[in-house]
Amino acid sequence: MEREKEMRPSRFKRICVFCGSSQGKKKSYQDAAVELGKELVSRNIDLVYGGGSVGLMGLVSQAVHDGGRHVIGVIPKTLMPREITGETVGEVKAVADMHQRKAEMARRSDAFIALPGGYGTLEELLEVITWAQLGIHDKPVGLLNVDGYYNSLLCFIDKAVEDGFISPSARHIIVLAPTAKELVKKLEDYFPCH
Ligand SMILES: CC(C)=CCNc1ncnc2c1ncn2[C@@H]1O[C@H](COP(=O)(O)O)[C@@H](O)[C@H]1O
Repeated sequence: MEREKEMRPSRFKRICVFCGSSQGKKKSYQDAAVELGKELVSRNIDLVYGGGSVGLMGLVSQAVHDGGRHVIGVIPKTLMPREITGETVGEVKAVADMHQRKAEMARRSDAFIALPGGYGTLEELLEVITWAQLGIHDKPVGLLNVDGYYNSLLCFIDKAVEDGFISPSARHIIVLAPTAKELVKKLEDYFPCH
């Protein structure tokens, strides 16, 4: 019983994490990546990510791998040289290009989480939100708003709702929380209603 409680079984087998290939300047971003990795481990969830050991991507994958869960990194052949993305822990799935990578990451996961990141992270996040909006998938999409990093993006999205470019129901596709623990809990409870 005690052991079961400790394991906190999840409805998700694998979660895809999008995050910076840089570490970011605040320690809170790096801590959040490690925290998220540990939270996945505590719920027996495996990781799907973009591969490599650079930036927050390296921190989250190392934490999941260290916790004994399966990690799969999906890397386009052009990014495979170690000097570009570093060493991938766990399994490596080589794909032809960035488009195939995103399709493969999405296909293999039951939910998505974005940590702080740059263009790549934003692009991956917005794509899975768009796909949810179009009904291409019904997997939950979580945004880990560490230290308010995404506040200005969220303001912009509210503006788009206000001005009639995003429907209020589609606004709710994004599941939002400031910590990994709260976010994964919310994703567990989430059912698509848009
Ligand atoms: C030459 C160079 C900048 C290499 C960076 N190396 C990378 N290695 C692995 N995945 C990446 C890389 N750059 C972007 N990505 C993809 O885009 C996201 C990170 O991009 P960004 O740092 O937020 O914008 C990741 O989730 C990943 O799937």
